[in-house]
Amino acid sequence: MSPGKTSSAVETGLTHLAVSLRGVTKTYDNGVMALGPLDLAVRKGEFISLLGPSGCGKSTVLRIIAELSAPSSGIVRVARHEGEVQPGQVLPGHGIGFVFQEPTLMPWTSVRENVWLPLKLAGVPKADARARADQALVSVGLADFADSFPRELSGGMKMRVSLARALVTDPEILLMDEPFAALDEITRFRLNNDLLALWRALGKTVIFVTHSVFESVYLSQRVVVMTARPGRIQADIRIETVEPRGEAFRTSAAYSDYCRKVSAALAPSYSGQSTL
Ligand SMILES: Nc1ncnc2c1ncn2[C@@H]1O[C@H](COP(=O)(O)OP(=O)(O)OP(=O)(O)O)[C@@H](O)[C@H]1O
Repeated sequence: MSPGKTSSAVETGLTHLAVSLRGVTKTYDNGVMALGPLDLAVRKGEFISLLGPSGCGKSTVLRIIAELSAPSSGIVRVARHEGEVQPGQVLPGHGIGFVFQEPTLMPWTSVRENVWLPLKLAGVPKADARARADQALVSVGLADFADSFPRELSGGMKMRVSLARALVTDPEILLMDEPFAALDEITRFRLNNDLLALWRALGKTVIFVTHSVFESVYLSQRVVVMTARPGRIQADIRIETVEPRGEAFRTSAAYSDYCRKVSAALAPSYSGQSTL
């Protein structure tokens, strides 16, 4: 396969991996070298966090995986469902769900309609789509708010809607770009726990971008620390603890040790700034 191209699991023979990036670089049209070369392999069902200083290319990595942006060089492999998808057919494992920092909901329509949108765009019949949208809302704890409008929801609830919308197509891979950064700490902690519960229940591969050492250690099986721009991998730290994680982990000595370790790995990427 030629460098800079993405391909399906069929061509690449990905088996245990959901995502493989090899020697990936990205230089934007304005000459900004955002990435690389960067190598990253993510196993199916794994939860990893990408952590690094502002502008180091974390969002660029997600956009390349989602095929929203092409790499300048290198090889990108993403496990997808093989074969052609027919209109109305949303295949399990085919797609990628993307959750951004802003919930970006349509203000003029209901929560249900917002979650429904990706299925509508895929041409899924109305009855099926409605049932799936409602199921996605159940999974994020918003069953009672299907008929509400976004303006009636708190920031945390809007983020739950955004998460439901990303999950409604049952994607194999969930890409999350600082989804909880704008939320207060208590809401953020609650959403962290709910996200972990969903991840355990649904078995998705999650690639989570955050600026928070604490959040990355709490959520992830692996914290991947990036250098300053152009982003490369500075450290890849496995977080091993008793599962399922909960508040006991957040207050444990092991958690503090991991936070210190990740923070130390991140320090060279910052010039004199605090990393916690
Ligand atoms: N479309 C674009 N055109 C030109 N430059 C871009 C574009 N998108 C991103 N960049 C630049 O590429 C670099 C990496 O951007 P990116 O958004 O991937 O970083 P990031 O690590 O996600 O940043 P942050 O943590 O602040 O969100 C930055 O210097 C940014 O200004």
